[in-house]
Amino acid sequence: MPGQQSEVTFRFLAEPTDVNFGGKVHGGMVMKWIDQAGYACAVGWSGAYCVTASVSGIQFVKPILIGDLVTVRARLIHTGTTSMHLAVDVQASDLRTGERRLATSCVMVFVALDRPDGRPTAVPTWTPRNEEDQRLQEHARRLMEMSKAMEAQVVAMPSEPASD
Ligand SMILES: CC(=O)SCCNC(=O)CCNC(=O)[C@H](O)C(C)(C)COP(=O)(O)OP(=O)(O)OC[C@H]1O[C@@H](n2cnc3c(N)ncnc32)[C@H](O)[C@@H]1OP(=O)(O)O
Repeated sequence: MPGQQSEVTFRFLAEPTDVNFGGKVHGGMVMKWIDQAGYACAVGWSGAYCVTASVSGIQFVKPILIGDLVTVRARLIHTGTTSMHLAVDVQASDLRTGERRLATSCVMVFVALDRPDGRPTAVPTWTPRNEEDQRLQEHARRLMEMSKAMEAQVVAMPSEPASD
């Protein structure tokens, strides 16, 4: 039901097909998992089809190895009118030792649409439930300001068409 579930967690094993030539899970695969968990969280909250609008501050802190138990958690930290800001983190656990480490984290913005090729549509408002939520919401607001400044810089960056 929209406006009820503000958090989604995926858990699975890192498989041999996920790794790069050095034997570690490649960044593109981790980004795919992040996008999927974020999408599930945003759709669950809004009850609408959602698109990824931005991914900020992605950090690959520690590698993920084949056989690690991967936990991807996406949680809502701010809602605008049609946008949902999510903190996403990826933890990897060595099942043999129980050692658990933060592998990747980022903040994503999803926008709800009234239909897959439609226009942005309003989402239920999320309200912080405790002090940690309030801190995360502040963080999301600050990131939003920084992203706007960065977006202007990226748009202003000179670029030449790629050569064939
Ligand atoms: C499921 C998938 O992975 S989809 C694949 C990847 N994603 C896409 O293809 C999305 C491509 N982008 C788009 O379609 C459009 O830019 C949209 C739908 C994200 C926004 O459309 P716009 O016409 O700019 O809408 P509008 O200006 O009304 O803004 C709507 C909301 O998006 C937010 N928004 C727009 N661009 C961005 C951005 N780059 N970063 C963060 N938020 C953004 C706005 O702040 C606004 O939020 P609010 O309603 O809470 O205030």
